[in-house]
Amino acid sequence: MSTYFQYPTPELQEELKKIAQAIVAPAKGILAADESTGTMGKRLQDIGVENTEENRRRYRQLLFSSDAVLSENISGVILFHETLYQKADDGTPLVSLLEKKGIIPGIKVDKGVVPLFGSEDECTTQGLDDLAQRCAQYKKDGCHFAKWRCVLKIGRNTPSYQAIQENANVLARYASICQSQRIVPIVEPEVLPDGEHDLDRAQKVTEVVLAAVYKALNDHHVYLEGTLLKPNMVTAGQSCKKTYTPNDVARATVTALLRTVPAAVPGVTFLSGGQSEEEASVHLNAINAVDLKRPWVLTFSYGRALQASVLRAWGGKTENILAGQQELIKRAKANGLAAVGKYVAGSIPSLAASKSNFANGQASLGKYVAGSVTGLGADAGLFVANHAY
Ligand SMILES: O=P(O)(O)OC[C@H]1O[C@](O)(COP(=O)(O)O)[C@@H](O)[C@@H]1O
Repeated sequence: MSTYFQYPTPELQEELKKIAQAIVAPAKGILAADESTGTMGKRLQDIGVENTEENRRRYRQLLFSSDAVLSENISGVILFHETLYQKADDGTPLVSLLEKKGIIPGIKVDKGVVPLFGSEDECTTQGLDDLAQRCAQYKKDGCHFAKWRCVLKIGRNTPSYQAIQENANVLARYASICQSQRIVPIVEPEVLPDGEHDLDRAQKVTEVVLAAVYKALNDHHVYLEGTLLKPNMVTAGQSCKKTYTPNDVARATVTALLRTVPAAVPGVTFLSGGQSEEEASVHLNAINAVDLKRPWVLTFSYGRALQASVLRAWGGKTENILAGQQELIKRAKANGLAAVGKYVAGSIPSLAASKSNFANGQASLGKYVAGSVTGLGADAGLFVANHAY
C-alpha cells in the first residue's frame, strides 16, 4: 500500500480554513434554505401555498431580505440550485441580498437519495458524476461552501455495514472534489430519529457512523481544517418510551463527537432533524453548557427549526412578509445565544416554537408524497412527550 499523497497548496488550505472558520464564528450558524422542490412543496402545503417556482422565489426573497441584524447570528445560507439563479422583485439576484449583509452563500450539491438494492430499505446519495464542474461553476457564481446529505436509519439490522461504508465513502469523495474546487464541504451523515430506540442506541450508531466517515475522509486525504460536520444530535428515537433531559442529550452528543471527530475539524453545525424550534435551541444550548471537552465550535445549520414560525407567520401573504422576517430574526437570535451557551429556555417566544417538525422517515428521505401521511399532530405529541425538560 502506497502512502503517497499531496496536501492542498498552502494558499488553498488557507482559503478553505478561512471560509470554514467564518461560518462558525462565535454566536453564528447556518440557515439551511436548501429544501429540494419536493420538500419545499411539503412546507408550502402546510401553509396552504401552491408549490410553484414563483412562490418558492417569493419565500426565499422574504428570508434573504430580512433586516441586516440577521447577520449577527447567521453566517451562511445553504441554497438550492434554483434559488442561486433567481432574482428579487427589483431584479437583484437573491444571492446578492445575502452577500450585501456579509452572509456567505453555500449550495446543496447532492442529487438526493436512492435505494441500496437488496438492503433493508437503506439508501445512498447520488450526484458525484459532474460534481467538479458544478462546483467550479458554483464558486464562480458566489458559493463558498457546499452541503451533501447522506441518510442512515436505525432498525434491528440497520444501519448495515454496506450502508455505513458506502455513505462514508461517498461523503469523502464529495468532500475531496469540493476542496479541489475551493469549496468548503459540509459533511452531513444524518442518522434519522425515526424509531423506538433509546438514547444509548442512538449514541452507539452515531459513533459507528462518524468513525467510518472520518476514516474515509482520512483515506481520501481530505483537509479536515477546511471542512465542517453537519450531524444529527444524539436523541432517542421519536417513538421511544423513555424520557431524557436536554443534559442527557448534550452528554450523549458531545461524548459521541469526542470519540470520533478529530479536533482538527473547526466546527460542527447540527441539523435540527424534526425537533421543534424551542427543542433545537434548548438542546444546542445544553450541548454548549455540558461539562465535557469541546475542541470544536458547536453550532447550528437548521432548516425546519429556523423556518417553522416564519412560514406560519407569512402564510403566503405579502402583508405578512415583515412578520415572517421577524420570526426568522428571533430564532436566529435564540440559536446564536445557544451556540455560546447563553440561551434561556422560553426567553424568545416565537409563533411555532413548540410545534414538532417531525414527519416521518419518508419525509426525511425526500420521498414524501403530498397528502400521503396524515396525523402529523399525533407524531408531534409523541415527540414532545418523549423529551422532558
Ligand atoms: O430532503 P431535502 O429536500 O434534501 O432536505 C433535507 C433538509 O435537511 C437538512 O439537511 C437539515 O434540515 P433540518 O434542520 O430541517 O433537519 C436541510 O439542509 C435540508 O433542507
